[in-house]
Amino acid sequence: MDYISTRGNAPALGFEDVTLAGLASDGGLYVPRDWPTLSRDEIAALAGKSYVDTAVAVMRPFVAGALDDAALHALCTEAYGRFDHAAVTPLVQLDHQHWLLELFHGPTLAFKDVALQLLGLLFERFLGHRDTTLTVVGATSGDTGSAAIDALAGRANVELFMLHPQGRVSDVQRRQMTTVLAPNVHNIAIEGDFDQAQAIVKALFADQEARGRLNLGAVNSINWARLMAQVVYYFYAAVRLGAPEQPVAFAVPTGNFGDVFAGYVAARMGLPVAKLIVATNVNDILARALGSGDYSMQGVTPTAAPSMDIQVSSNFERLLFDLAGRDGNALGAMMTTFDSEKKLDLPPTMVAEAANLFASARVDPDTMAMTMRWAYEHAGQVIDPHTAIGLAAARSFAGGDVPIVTLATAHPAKFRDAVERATGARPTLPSRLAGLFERQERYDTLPATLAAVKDYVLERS
Ligand SMILES: Cc1ncc(COP(=O)(O)O)c(C=O)c1O
Ligand SMILES: N[C@@H](CCOP(=O)(O)O)C(=O)O
Repeated sequence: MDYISTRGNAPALGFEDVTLAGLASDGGLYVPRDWPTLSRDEIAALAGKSYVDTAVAVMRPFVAGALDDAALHALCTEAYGRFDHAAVTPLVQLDHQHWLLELFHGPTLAFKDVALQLLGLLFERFLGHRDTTLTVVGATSGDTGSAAIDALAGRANVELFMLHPQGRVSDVQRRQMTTVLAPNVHNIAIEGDFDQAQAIVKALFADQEARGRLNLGAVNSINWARLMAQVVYYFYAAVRLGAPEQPVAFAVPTGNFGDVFAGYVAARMGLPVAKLIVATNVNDILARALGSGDYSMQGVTPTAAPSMDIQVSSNFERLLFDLAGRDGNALGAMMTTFDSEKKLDLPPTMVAEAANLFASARVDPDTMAMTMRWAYEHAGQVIDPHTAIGLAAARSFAGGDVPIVTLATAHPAKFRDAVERATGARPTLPSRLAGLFERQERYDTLPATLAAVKDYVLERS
């Protein structure tokens, strides 16, 4: 399997190189040259398989040429052995039509662990062949940061710089990052929002001096390996609900469009996905883009679901690439326009094609809170604000006979204040986070400029 850039002007890479490369040199994102498929029989054969065996079957085509089955199995066994549920990503039934797919049983209590636990091991394996240090620079709106830090803290040959928007993540999220004092972990609070932090990371990848002096790597979902690992749980859940005979819909709390893009990949691979419901909070650029083609930035509003306070969704570019007929030059021109004008009008043909698989919903704060209450009172489930946005969207699409799975992307204890305000129940911190509020914090604060971050990273690498 080799990987090509969405902007058509970077070298094609194999899986090992694409994992270490992060962003493509032309500013694009790497995608597989072709979408591999699993036949109906191969999907049916996943019934009853463990999470690890499912992961090997689903990821095998993507890692071909870099890892054999035994190596992939060993890595997945180690990565998912750190989850505290034997099913790794268990399904919980809410009513006759709705399920939650709990993705928060990993070390840092959010879905990011599913991919980042594996990515940490892939980095270790691939860097073991090379005499180099990988300088990983990432941006987080709250959850990628702690998951990446957990996966990479103390690892040889990796320095990790993680940018979070100052004051815009929950106290638990911030402390999960800043109380890790490993010497290779550098936390930076950016005086700006997540979009600015993510733009700085991308600008650093485009900076010739930085590229010349550093071997840059990525832990955000710009890294293909992140998305690949997230494809697995769509198969795992759908097969348990009757796929391939029974199509299944998924509602996905969405920010950077990575998680829902993994669902798109599952559909391209042959999983019968009835609908992918893109659920946003009031930062609703994706709901507008998919609903009417209005892909225009309107500034980021802080909400009680801070990890979704995003307007420039990296992975939307991967979908646009397919919708543009995989024409890298055409897509590159579209992204240049978006970067300069902060808006794009998507052609009606693209909107119509996307609508074959995607639906979208914008969920306001009252509906989010009401949905947290509904889950608590009617199904006995305490859910976090992000999951509530997904579930609210799922409930707005209910009807018909297709099971709808909402991705439960974070443990409610990460957002205790918002959950308590909505439900009256204050989630207790799981034992994994015991003592979090007594630990020493360490981080630096920087202005939201490429120059400040670049100097900081170069000085410490
Ligand atoms: C808890 C939670 N839910 C949902 C999302 C949105 O996921 P994505 O950025 O993959 O769209 C995030 C951030 O990525 C998150 O941390
Ligand atoms: N919501 C994310 C933002 C970064 O997304 P990623 O999937 O591209 O890493 C977060 O919690 O940091």
